[in-house]
Amino acid sequence: MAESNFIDYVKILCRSGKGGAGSRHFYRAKYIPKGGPDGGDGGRGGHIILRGNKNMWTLLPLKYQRHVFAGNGSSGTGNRSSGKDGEDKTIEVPCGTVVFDAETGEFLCEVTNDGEEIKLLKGGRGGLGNWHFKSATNQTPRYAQPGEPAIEKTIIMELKLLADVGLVGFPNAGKSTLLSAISAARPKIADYPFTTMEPQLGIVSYRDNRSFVMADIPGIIEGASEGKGLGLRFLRHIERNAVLLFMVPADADNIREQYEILLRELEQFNPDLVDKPRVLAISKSDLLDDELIAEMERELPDDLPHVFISAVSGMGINTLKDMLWSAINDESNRIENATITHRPLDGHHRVREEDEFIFQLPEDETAPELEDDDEEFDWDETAWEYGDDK
Ligand SMILES: Nc1nc2c(ncn2[C@@H]2O[C@H](COP(=O)(O)OP(=O)(O)OP(=O)(O)O)[C@@H](O)[C@H]2O)c(=O)[nH]1
Ligand SMILES: [Mg+2]
Repeated sequence: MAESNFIDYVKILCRSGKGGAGSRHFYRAKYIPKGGPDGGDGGRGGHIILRGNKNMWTLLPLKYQRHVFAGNGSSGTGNRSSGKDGEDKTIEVPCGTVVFDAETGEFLCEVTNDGEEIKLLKGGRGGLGNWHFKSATNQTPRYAQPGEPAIEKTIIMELKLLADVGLVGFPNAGKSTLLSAISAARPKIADYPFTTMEPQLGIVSYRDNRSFVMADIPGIIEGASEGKGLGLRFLRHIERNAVLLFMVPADADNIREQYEILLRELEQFNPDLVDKPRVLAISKSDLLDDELIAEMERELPDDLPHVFISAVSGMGINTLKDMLWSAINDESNRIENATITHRPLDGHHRVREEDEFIFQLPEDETAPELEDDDEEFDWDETAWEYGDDK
């Protein structure tokens, strides 16, 4: 199978830097053999930061990134010199990236806007040098704090496409054919189900140099909410779409029934999806004559805007674009109002076996172990009152 350039799912091991140790140094100079404690503080460990980047469209650049480690803070030294902070590591991600804890499935954060920065893992604080611990009863503290440990977490990042229109239909309905007819996208088209294995985006140009983005997602079948077919894993891409374009082919036995099955599957995945504006396109209408169209028209629900189209003959395509454009721009359907629900591990966020395979480390590439200082230490928060907790 040709490798897809649409990467909507990556798994990365992240580790912040540990804090540098505080120094237990005593001032020494000629004629001052017993100077006071002057050990400086350790530097802070580097953070792992996520930053939204509107020029990124997929998680592809992160596909081969197995791990991201921030730098450790350096130890403090004499003369109250603080150690250097560890280097922060920033991971650039496309807007609409959702981050989960790979082990627990817990939702961690979502990067929505360009330039938005989220501190995913905080670097360990540097330990305080011994001069902080000088007191009336202890003039020569031989004690300094170690740095705070690093934090390690394996994360899963998923991308929610920010398309205006999401295509919903059974396999073979003609979704990809439509996208390739009205945009520059060239998804694979074939006369068998599940041709589309990965979501595809296309920019559809509209009148007066306007445009909107349409997402073609793999076909949905009855029982998808129970994991049949490709399941509903891809439906998360349409959670944000302003408008859902349902597609049922003209040669279906019962168009209305097929439409209702699709709707039910969507509702089971996320009830909010049913509140989105919908348009129904009856595809492959070049197979029908006018008489048949009039007959079928009578059987369709009145409350649902629908149009008979053919990606092959061009029939109904302009009407469809008009309908989509007005639904997208209907003030009451603004994307800001769209609710995004984060469901924890309940099926479609669970790592699939196939994905696990893709993201396994190659044999010769193993991540270095997280060092363990084995240092028993009571992390007394008050001790940092002097410290610089950035
Ligand atoms: N006659 C006719 N055939 C069409 C039309 N649109 C698509 N087809 C045919 O229907 C078949 C399926 O088309 P696709 O675009 O691959 O369907 P899909 O909905 O993307 O299918 P999956 O990716 O499997 O979900 C192909 O053989 C197309 O040539 C149309 O407007 N008229
Ligand atoms: Mg397809």
